[in-house]
Amino acid sequence: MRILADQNIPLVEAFFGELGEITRLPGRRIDAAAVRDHDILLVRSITRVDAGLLDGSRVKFVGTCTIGTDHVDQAYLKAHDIGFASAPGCNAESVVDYVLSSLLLLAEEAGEALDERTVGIVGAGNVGSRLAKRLSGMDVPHLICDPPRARDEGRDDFVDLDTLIERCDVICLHTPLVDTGDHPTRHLMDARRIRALRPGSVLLNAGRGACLDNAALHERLAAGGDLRCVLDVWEDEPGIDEALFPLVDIATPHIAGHSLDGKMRGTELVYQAVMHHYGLPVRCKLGQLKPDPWLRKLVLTEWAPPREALALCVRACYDVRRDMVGFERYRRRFGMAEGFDRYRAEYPVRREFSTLRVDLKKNNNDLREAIAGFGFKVKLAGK
Ligand SMILES: NC(=O)C1=CN([C@@H]2O[C@H](COP(=O)(O)OP(=O)(O)OC[C@H]3O[C@@H](n4cnc5c(N)ncnc54)[C@H](O)[C@@H]3O)[C@@H](O)[C@H]2O)C=CC1
Ligand SMILES: O=C(O)C(=O)[C@H](O)COP(=O)(O)O
Repeated sequence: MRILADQNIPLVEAFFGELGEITRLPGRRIDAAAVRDHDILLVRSITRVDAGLLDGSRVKFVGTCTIGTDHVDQAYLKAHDIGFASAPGCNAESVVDYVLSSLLLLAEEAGEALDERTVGIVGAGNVGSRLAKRLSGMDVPHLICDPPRARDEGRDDFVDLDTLIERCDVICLHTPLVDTGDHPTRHLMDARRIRALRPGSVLLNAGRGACLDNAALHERLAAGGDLRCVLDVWEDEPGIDEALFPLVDIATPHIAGHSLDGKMRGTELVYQAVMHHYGLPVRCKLGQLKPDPWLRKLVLTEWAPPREALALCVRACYDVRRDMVGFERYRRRFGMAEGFDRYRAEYPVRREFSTLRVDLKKNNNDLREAIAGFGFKVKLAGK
C-alpha cells in the first residue's frame, strides 16, 4: 500500500510503517497529482479533501489526525466508498491548557483572580466539557451554551447564547464550523452579539475562525479598548486580517491543540481506524512510543502562596506568551501567511499539564485543589 501523509503528523512511520511505503508532504502541497497513486491519505486541517483532490485517485481511506472535520467532504467520501476517520477529542486537553494559560495571563494583567469572573462556554463537546470540568475543580463559576446537546439530552442547566453573553465576563468559543442544520455556527458570534459583549469582558476563540465575524470584531476592538480578546483561530488562515492582529491581546496561529501529546494521540486514533478498516490487528500502541516529558516534577513547600505557585506550574508547563512572541517573530521575518504556517510546522515541543507532577510538602488543601483543578497531577508528601 502507498500512504501519503502531511509532514506535521508525528509518528506516522512508527504506526503505519508495516503497511507500506510512506510519502510526506506539507499539507498545503497535497494536491490531486500528489494524491493520485496513493491508497491511504493522512491529513491535518489545512488540506481540503473533496472531489477536486480525490477524483481520479485510487485513495480508499482518508484519515484526519484532528478533531475538526470541516475541511473534509464526508458526503463525497461516502458516495465513493472511501473509508474515513477523524480523531475525536485527541487534543482537547491541549486546548483546555491553552485556554487556562491565556485566562490566567489576562487575569494577572488585570490584577484579578480567575474565580472572580464568570466564564461562558459555547460548545460543550470534548473541549468545552473538559474546560467545564477543570473550572469546576477550581471553583470558577461558569455557564454552558450547547443547543444540540440541550435538545438531545433534555438539559435544562444549559443557557442560550444571548443569555450567556449577558451573564458572563469571559466567553470561550469551542464550536465546530457548521453551515447546515438547526444550529449553524458560521458567524455564530455576529456583529450584534459582539456589540452586546459586556465592557471589560474577554472573548476567546479556539474553535474555528469563521464561528466569529472577524470584521465585526475588528470594528468593535478599533472603536474602543473595553474588550479583551484571545484568538487562536481566524477567518481566512493563514492570510489573516493584518489590521485585526495588533488589536488582539493574545494572538496565536492555531496552535491551541498542538501539544505533542494531542498530536500523537491523533495519529494513534487514526491508525486504529485504518487497521479496523482493513481488518488488520492493532499491534502498535502509543504508550510504547511516547517520549518522557523533560519536565516531570515540581516540588512545592508548605510556604508556597497558592496564586503564585499555580502560575509557576502553568508557566513551567505551557506559557502562552511563548507562542505569542514566537508567532510575532515569525510574522515579522516571513510575513503573515508564511509566518503563520511556518510557526506551526516548526512548533516547539509542548506537553500537557497532566504530564507534570506537582509534589506538595504539606497537605495544603487550597493549593492542592487549585493545582489539581488546573489539570496537573498532585502528590502529597508521605503518600
Ligand atoms: N484551536 C485548535 O487548535 C483546535 C480547535 N478545535 C476546534 O474545536 C471544535 C470543538 O472541538 P470538540 O469539543 O472536540 O468537538 P465536539 O464535536 O466534541 O464538540 C462540539 C460541541 O459543539 C456543540 N455545538 C454545535 N453547534 C453549536 C452551536 N450552534 N452552539 C453551541 N454549541 C454547538 C456540539 O453540540 C458539541 O457538543 C472542533 O470542531 C474544532 O473545530 C479542536 C481542536 C483544536
Ligand atoms: O484538531 C483540530 O481540529 C485542530 O484544529 C488542530 O489542532 C489543528 O491542527 P492543524 O491541522 O492545523 O495542524
